[in-house]
Amino acid sequence: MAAHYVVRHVDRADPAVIEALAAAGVATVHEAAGRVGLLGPRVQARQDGATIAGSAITVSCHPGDNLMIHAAVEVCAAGDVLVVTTTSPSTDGMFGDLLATSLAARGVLGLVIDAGVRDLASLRAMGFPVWSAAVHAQGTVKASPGSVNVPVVAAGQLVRPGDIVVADDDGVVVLPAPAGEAVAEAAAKRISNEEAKRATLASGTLGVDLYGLRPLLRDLGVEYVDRLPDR
Ligand SMILES: O=C([O-])CC(=O)C(=O)O
Ligand SMILES: [Mg+2]
Repeated sequence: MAAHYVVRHVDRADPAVIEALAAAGVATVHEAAGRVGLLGPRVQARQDGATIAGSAITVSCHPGDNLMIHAAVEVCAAGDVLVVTTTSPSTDGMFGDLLATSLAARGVLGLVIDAGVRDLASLRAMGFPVWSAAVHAQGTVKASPGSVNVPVVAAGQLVRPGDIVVADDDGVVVLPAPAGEAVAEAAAKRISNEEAKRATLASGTLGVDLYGLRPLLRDLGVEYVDRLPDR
């Protein structure tokens, strides 16, 4: 029989680094990290305007079974983000406002789940943000073993316990905790660089000029004409 574990200890990143990454947001963190770390786009924000960053508590569940989410609550600490996967694809609504209430009581910032959630109106009303692959009222059982705080793959992305998870309206990105500081520095540079670009673009300067793209377009054989030539 396969071994199943609930691992209690997680090495978490420096809260100041996590806070800096939250302020940068998903797109900037993903770019600053070298265009890595994104969960696939099926895991979407289920509310508007929530940004969180925290340490991953990972959960591997049997599809249609939320037993291990219940087991995970106890090992969560304030500032964590629960990341739930199933061992084969499932869209069942294995998480709702009762589990969210339990997690919120421990200071968990939000849920990332490569499966379904339900009770969406209540989750929104209570301000517990979720990123999920589906919204589906389908009920689940508590019957099968799984693991907490083992490496998992969520929407194509490896997530290890203690990874830094950043989630906002654009989706979810994860980073190994030791990479956090360097990525936060690179993100800060990108943010000030983008501020300058934003001001230039707002003044009407074109991207093709700002980025020097005219020679590239020419070299690629892109011709400017007033009308489409007869062929
Ligand atoms: O209880 C469940 O199975 C999931 C749910 O709806 C909740 O957490 O509120
Ligand atoms: Mg419910």
